[in-house]
Amino acid sequence: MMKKSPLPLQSSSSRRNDNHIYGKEALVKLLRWHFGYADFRGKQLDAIQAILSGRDCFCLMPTGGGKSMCYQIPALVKKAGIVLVVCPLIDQENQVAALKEKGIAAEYLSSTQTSSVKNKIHEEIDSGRPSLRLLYVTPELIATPGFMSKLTKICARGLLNLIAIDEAHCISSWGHDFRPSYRKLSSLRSHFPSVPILALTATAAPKVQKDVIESLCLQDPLVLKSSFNRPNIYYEVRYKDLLNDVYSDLSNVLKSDGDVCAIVYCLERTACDDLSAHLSKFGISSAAYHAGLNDKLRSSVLEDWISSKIQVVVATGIDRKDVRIVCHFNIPKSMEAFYQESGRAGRDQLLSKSLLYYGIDDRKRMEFILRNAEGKKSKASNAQEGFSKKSLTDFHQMVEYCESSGCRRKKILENFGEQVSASLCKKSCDCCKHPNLVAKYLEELTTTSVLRNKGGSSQIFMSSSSCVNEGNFSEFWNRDDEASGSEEAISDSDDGIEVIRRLGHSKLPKKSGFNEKMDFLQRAEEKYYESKHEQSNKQNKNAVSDSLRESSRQRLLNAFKQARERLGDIKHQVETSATFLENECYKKYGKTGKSFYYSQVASTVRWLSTTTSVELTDRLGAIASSASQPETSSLASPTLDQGHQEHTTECFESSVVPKTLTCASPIECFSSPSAKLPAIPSFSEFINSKKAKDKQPRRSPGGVEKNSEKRMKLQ
Ligand SMILES: Nc1ncnc2c1ncn2[C@@H]1O[C@H](COP(=O)(O)OP(=O)(O)OP(=O)(O)O)[C@@H](O)[C@H]1O
Ligand SMILES: [Mg+2]
Repeated sequence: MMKKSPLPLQSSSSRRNDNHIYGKEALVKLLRWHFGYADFRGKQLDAIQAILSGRDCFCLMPTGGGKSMCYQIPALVKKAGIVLVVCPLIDQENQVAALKEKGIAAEYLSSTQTSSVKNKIHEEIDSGRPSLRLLYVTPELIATPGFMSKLTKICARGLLNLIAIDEAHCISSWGHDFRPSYRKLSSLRSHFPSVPILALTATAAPKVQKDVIESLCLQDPLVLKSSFNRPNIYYEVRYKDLLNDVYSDLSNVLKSDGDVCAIVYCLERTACDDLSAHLSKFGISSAAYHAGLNDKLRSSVLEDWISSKIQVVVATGIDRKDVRIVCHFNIPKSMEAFYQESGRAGRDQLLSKSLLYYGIDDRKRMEFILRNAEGKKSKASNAQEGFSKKSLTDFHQMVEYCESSGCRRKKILENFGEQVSASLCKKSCDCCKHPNLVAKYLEELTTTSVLRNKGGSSQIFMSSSSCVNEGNFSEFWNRDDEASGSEEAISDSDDGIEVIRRLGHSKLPKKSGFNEKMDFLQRAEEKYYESKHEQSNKQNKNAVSDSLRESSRQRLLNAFKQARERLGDIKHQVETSATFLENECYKKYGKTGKSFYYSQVASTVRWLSTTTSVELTDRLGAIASSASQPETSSLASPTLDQGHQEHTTECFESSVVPKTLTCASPIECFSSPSAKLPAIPSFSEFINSKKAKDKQPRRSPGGVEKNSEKRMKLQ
């Protein structure tokens, strides 16, 4: 590749605290010359100017936001000197190849290179005036005494312009990808006080940001943060347990979008190999790419993929800017990891898709791995315990992403501390685009899971999770969804008035006799209830069915059992408590529709997995008095906690309206003592019974007939 002639900016010094401000115009000129881009994106210019003025900088930009430009441009500004880039090996290979393509002198030093290549690079660095602009190294190399002394020499010659630490979250044990080798970078600030340090990450968790800045000892850094929204990515989750053949489903996705470039992430290397073989069977050109391959094979896979010889890579870490689909074949271990990996899609800003295949077994496997790690680490050191617990909490945020029916984009952004409205999504996630479908899948998934658990497995569908307390208990709630949910809530229209109103539109001959009028009224009433029935069928699509309530109660029951095993000393009875908790969920969101109800159940299950005995006793306090009662297996368990009483009152009230408007859960109506009251007949029932009685000889004047008339008036 031909070397592009340099276009350095005129600068007097490369020292820190140099107050020279590089103007936007000149920097844009450089950008256009070397990269062909019209202008800087987001906070790129701010970062570049801060660094060039000698200031430390912490730059938080979403995946694909253009972080590398923040150190690549400074490398091209100065006439001489090197920008040292510390980043994981996989990124080095990609970036160096891309820079060389553009004629920019960049190299990486790693154990994967032959010694002759390495020697050449060392010679270049040692030379009086290296033409090298960017040198990529791993954190492990920085830690070696030999390389440190080499860097010290370069710096002494005034040739170390900048130290950029990409993927800087790796330094934080709070991050999703902690690498102990990054810890060794802490000494860089004191070793090279005159060189600005730029830390870059796409990990937005505030704890991680703080940790990165402190661990790298950045001095008065300029902190730049951008929004994490990736508007060009459509987010979708598919449920493995509801698919007949997940491999063919994925193949169809990959085929239906044409021969687009895709990455499929798997949890393990063997899974990469296995999936790649499956995809090949379906006629999709794919290859596995992971650290388990030998260097030669890895390089050739990367080359084939970059040159579009193969469509799909099944990977544990890889990059290209026109990736259209990023698929997670297994649930990732945290939202941060998911965000970063899914963010590999659409780095060219064009429409792309993130598709996650969520499976109950995958979730259990990951939980097992994390719990095991937790066990081992807490044995080894108490200090690690918090860290390990955090991994489980992080993972459960990911579970929530998959199992909740609220906007996925909102969930991602909220996870990173950004409060946004779901309208931001503009229907670019499956939950916003097909809310009813997702709710249906989730319901099916719950049922599937309960059936599986009944089939012998001791585990439950959703256990686990983050600290959910009463205050933020409905973490799935969002006002936009609330509004849409309420549309489907049961209306309280006055049926009597509605029948009469409709009658007004019908024609009844003026000179009709009593019997004709009665027949007419009866037909009108039947017609009215027919249409009411159709209407309520429509509404019921989102209604919480009894079977959903029962399967939810089963889930809560399983979760409660696990909590009891975990905590040991719980006195509350399992059945009673599960019924109580289910009733609580139903009371809160039963009428809003199944999506919210479902989310609330999920949230309660997670709460059970982390709650303490005290919290549990507090919450179940309302049924403490009934703890001594024998357990009943029915959903209609007569544990009349306050919530339940409220319900039965509602049911009683609704029992005076016609049958089609009975309460959503008839079981509850019948569990109410007040349900023993005799049912009041509808108008038709009254007329029919009247007709039947007319045929019968009268027993007493005014007896039954009079009573019926009275009831009719009550209606
Ligand atoms: N100012 C710009 N205008 C247009 N495209 C740009 C600009 N800056 C960077 N890009 C392009 O955006 C893409 C993503 O850039 P880059 O790889 O630096 O992102 P990143 O923030 O490092 O993402 P990641 O977190 O995935 O590493 C690249 O193809 C890059 O060339
Ligand atoms: Mg990057």
